[in-house]
Amino acid sequence: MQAHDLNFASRPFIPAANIIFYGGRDIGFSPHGPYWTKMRKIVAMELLGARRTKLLRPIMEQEMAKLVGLINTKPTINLTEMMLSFGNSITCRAAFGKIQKQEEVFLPFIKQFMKMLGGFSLVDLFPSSNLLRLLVANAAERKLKKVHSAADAIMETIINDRLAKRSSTVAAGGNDDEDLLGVLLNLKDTDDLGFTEIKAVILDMFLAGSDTWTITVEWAMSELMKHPRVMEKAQREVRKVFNGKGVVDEASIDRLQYLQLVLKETLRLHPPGPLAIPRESKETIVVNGYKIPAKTRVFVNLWAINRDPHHWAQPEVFEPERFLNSSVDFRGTDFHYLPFGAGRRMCPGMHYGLALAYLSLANLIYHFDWKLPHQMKPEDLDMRERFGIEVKRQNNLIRA
Ligand code: HEM
Repeated sequence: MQAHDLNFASRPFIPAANIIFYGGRDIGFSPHGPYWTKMRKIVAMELLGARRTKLLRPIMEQEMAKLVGLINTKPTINLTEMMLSFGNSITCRAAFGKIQKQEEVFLPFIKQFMKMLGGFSLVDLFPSSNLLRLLVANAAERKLKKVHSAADAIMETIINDRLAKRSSTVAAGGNDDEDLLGVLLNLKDTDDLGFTEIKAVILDMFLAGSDTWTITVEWAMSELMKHPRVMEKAQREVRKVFNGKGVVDEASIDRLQYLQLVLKETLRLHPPGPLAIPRESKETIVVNGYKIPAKTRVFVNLWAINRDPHHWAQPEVFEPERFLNSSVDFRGTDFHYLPFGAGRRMCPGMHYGLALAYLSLANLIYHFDWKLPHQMKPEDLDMRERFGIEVKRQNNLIRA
């Protein structure tokens, strides 16, 4: 990823992704080239940059207050489900500004796409088998196309509604730039973006931008409950920093230094995308004595890299202090710690995802005390993982 990044900067053809993202018109699955360069620049500058993350702060805080209120009123909560819907609400508001009926109907499609994208396809393993394609792929493809066409119709309605309202906003001297859809429509004329590209990018934001950080918060909560010493230390810090305020807001979040270590260690042990997004080699190349032909699909095992015993002492142990006074960071330059990947295709949503994860985690431990059920030992907490494009907990985290 350091020496050969350019040769591996492309993505392979993945049938499911090809259908979902309108034939590679998004950022995550489009091949390396001028189109990807243009779209990546738009996303990094206009949609996920520091300025936009700042503009999204009120949304994050309002949704967080709702979540805290919900946990307060319910005797039993399924934290996994709750975080998932919290993440989707934030993405929905960031993308469309509001959550109304059609936005609500749109969300279950995202769940289905994620499942279809993450499933191992026999056809991908045996690409030359026409029989397999006939038996397996065609049925799956038909199903996915049906789901995609329904999701597409909803996005069309959302866009058309916005276009109708936009003319009056603009006529009244306003700027329609408060959410991602508004920003993309503003770029439509100057950057030559079509509606297909806008829809593909919005899907990217939903598929890459919700589950990733909510899964991270869930794993962090699991590790904190498994390690009461760490929980106590993190909780003491957050309560000290925010005690005068009564709420956790973005303004002082940077002062939570121990919580930053907790998040770093969580991302080391539980990178939400353990195999990143597959890459493809452009030219034949020899790496460490292995010949990798052109157009080979390559997976980078971030999960294994983050636990490599050559670089990490007691790699399986959750120990946030290992990052104390250490310069090791997730910015893609320390090649033994890569939760966000590295190089040209590295995650452009890192700052946005981290801001949301910090805020959520700080709120959850500031407002509530979390303990294991009576008589349950920390070592008995189920930490098994569920296979998919993202690695979630196998069983939901429930507070009874
Ligand atoms: C904890 C949070 C997150 C983690 C750990 C994470 C991790 C990753 C990883 C490992 C990749 C693949 C990088 C590679 O191929 O080397 C990736 C790509 C990507 N991520 Fe994230 N991500 C997170 C949050 C987000 C958010 C919040 C967004 C958007 C709202 C986002 C958007 C993307 C996009 C668009 C790509 C594809 C980039 C490209 O192909 O050029 N991610 N992410």
